[in-house]
Amino acid sequence: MSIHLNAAPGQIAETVLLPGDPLRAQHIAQTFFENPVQHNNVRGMLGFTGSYKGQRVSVQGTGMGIGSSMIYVSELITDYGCKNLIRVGTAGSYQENVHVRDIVLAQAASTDSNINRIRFGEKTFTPIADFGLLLRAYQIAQERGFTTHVGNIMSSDTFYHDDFDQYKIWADYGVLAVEMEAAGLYTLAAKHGVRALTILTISDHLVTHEVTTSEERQQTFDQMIELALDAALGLE
Ligand SMILES: O=P(O)(O)O[C@H]1O[C@H](CO)[C@@H](O)[C@H]1O
Ligand SMILES: O=c1cc[nH]c(=O)[nH]1
Repeated sequence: MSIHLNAAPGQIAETVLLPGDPLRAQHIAQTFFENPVQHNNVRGMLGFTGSYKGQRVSVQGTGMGIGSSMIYVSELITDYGCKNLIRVGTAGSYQENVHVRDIVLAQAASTDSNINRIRFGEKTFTPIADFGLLLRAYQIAQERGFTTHVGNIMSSDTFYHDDFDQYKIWADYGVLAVEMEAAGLYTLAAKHGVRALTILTISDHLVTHEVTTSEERQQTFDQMIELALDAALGLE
């Protein structure tokens, strides 16, 4: 047990998928896991452990934002020994050529959060993905014909900005899309020497204002989950 997870010691697998939404965690477990068992219900932040193609795997909701997600990621690593952490989430596109339903593999995560100012002061730490996991996910996505973009993303502390157009400074520097957790995940993974990757499905578009329907989000989201699960197969 940890402060925010009531799983028994050893009940969570070394590989954990991390959606923001706890109900998506339930959907993932019910759809993809064999013999799923709920390992957490504290605060309704559902988590499940089962197996996928013979390998033990868990899924844990993290809530929205760096603050909430870092609580779960910290406890998964330090209290449960988790070693392969794969965020699976939605994102808003910053670039015309990154379309809704496309997949983004977050090679690095820029942020407007203070998390690394607290750690590093005025120096700049760059939160990056595990290269091995990134490469596996990219190769599988290519084999499956998914439209996939690899690059820098933005982990924002704010969903509703006073100035909508503030995103353009990031877009001008090639940042692909915005979400709200990856920079915290990558920072903790670096600190503890574990693997982390963020895989995103574009759910809406800041340039064209296109949005996906809930049915489309479900279908493309499921493709991303299978990609994440297959990328983690065989990892120690
Ligand atoms: O779909 P999830 O994983 O929740 O991710 C995105 O969606 C939420 C905002 O709507 C934020 O958590 C953002 O990162
Ligand atoms: O954080 C997020 C997630 C999806 N879409 C956005 O615009 N922002």
